[in-house]
Amino acid sequence: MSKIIVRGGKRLSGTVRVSGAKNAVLPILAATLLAKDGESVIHDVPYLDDVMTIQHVLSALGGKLTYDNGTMRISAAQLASFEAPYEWVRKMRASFLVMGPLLARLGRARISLPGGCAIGTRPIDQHLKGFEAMGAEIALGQGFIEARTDGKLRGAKIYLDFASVGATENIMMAAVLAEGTTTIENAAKEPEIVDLANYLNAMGAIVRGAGTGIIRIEGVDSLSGVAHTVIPDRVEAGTYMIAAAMTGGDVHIEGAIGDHLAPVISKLQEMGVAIAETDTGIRVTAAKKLKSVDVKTLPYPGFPTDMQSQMMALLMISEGTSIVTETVFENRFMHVEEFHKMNAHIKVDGRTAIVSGSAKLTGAKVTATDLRAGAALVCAALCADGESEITGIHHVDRGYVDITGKLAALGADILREDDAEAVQPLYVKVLEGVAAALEEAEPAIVAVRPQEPVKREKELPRIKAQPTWA
Ligand SMILES: CC(=O)N[C@H]1[C@@H](OP(=O)(O)OP(=O)(O)OC[C@H]2O[C@@H](n3ccc(=O)[nH]c3=O)[C@H](O)[C@@H]2O)O[C@H](CO)[C@@H](O)[C@@H]1O
Ligand SMILES: C=C(OP(=O)(O)O)C(=O)O
Repeated sequence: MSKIIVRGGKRLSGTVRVSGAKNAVLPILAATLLAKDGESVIHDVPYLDDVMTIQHVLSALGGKLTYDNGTMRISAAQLASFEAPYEWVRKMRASFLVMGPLLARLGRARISLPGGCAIGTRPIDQHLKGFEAMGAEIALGQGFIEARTDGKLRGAKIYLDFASVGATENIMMAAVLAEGTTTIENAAKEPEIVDLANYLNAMGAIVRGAGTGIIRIEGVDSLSGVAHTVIPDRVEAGTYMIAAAMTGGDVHIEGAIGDHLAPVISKLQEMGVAIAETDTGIRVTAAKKLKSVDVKTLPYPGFPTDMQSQMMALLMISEGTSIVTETVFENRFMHVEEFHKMNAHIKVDGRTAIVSGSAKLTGAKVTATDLRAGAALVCAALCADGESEITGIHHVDRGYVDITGKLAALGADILREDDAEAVQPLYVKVLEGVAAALEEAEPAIVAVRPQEPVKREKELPRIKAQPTWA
């Protein structure tokens, strides 16, 4: 079983570079299916398990892909199938994001039902409501959802009951090739929605209002592949901000965008963490004693649910009592049980957790129950007394590029142990990819694990006089 081993107590300092955003790259890669001609060249594609999964989905649909040193090239001129295979969709919910592009391109899509994952039931009714409003017929059966249209989708006015990120993205991607205008009301406003809209517009789409609650899309006849660089991962950046704060550290997070992190920055500042914008990122400097604050997760620009567990880790060691309210997912407190093993004091009542601060954390054997829970356990272990062993790190691999290498470069006493079972399939996958590429003499999936430059600077960059978000 793979695990991360942390010996707590080391103060973090230096520079860490943020990778491309998982939640931006997944819809963008799905959107490459919309290009009838030309090659899509996507830069800053993070080497993550979720990216490998979507790569397999695109390939099964007929996309030709290569991935080298953070750049993925995709040609989707000839789509071979409208069915996203169960074996990949079951691994990752975001695979469902190919439904919009397939409907738009082929008028038909068949995708296995993305299972509810541990953080909540996560229905897809809002995606389907949007497709139906655009004239698609939806059928469910044998674990699959099938959507089809005779001819083109038609533009429609769609009101989302909840500002769902995935539904906004899927409907946007379906609407770009529809006949007429689509309006999405109560649309999600996340930075990843804006990144997707920018990519679609560069392909030739007409998407207006992304980043606000109303998005208007004028359908066009066809779209072409273009080059695009994915935005930096705000959740990864936020996680390193918390890690720095937990160790009383001084860390420059290169590539982090202050605007995207405004709610996290504001809460950390309330707690007493010094945060400043630099020319290339955000610098976080933390004193030993921090004050507790209350946190409520909300859709953007509210406090992100994807940062709730990491924030809770910091609140456990801050002075005072905090109330953490999770409003986005109904079951996103599973990390609490694991935190208890590290001597934290937290009471959960429904969607609220009461965190008693000033805990003296102790190292323990704990399990990551989901992606961000895993990152939060790593953060807690960094300041715990003694050694922690974190298992279940396949969750962490979905969303963090080389978390152990990046934290070690900042001075953490951390290492990863992969057992033969976990490592071997990776080599086998790469070798199979190379063999397939040679055999077909066409680009197949060739994954090369890129080395992210992990910088350790003696001198931290100078701080600008005024943070831009002030
Ligand atoms: C790949 C990706 O970008 N994942 C992010 C995306 O997930 P995802 O797109 O799945 O999240 P949504 O915004 O859709 O979900 C938010 C809430 O809406 C509910 N809902 C959603 C769709 C629907 O049709 N019906 C419905 O009831 C969900 O159950 C959940 O309670 O946004 C979440 C909320 O910021 C983040 O935590 C995830 O990291
Ligand atoms: C919940 C997350 O991702 P996903 O929607 O892919 O499960 C996350 O990134 O924290």
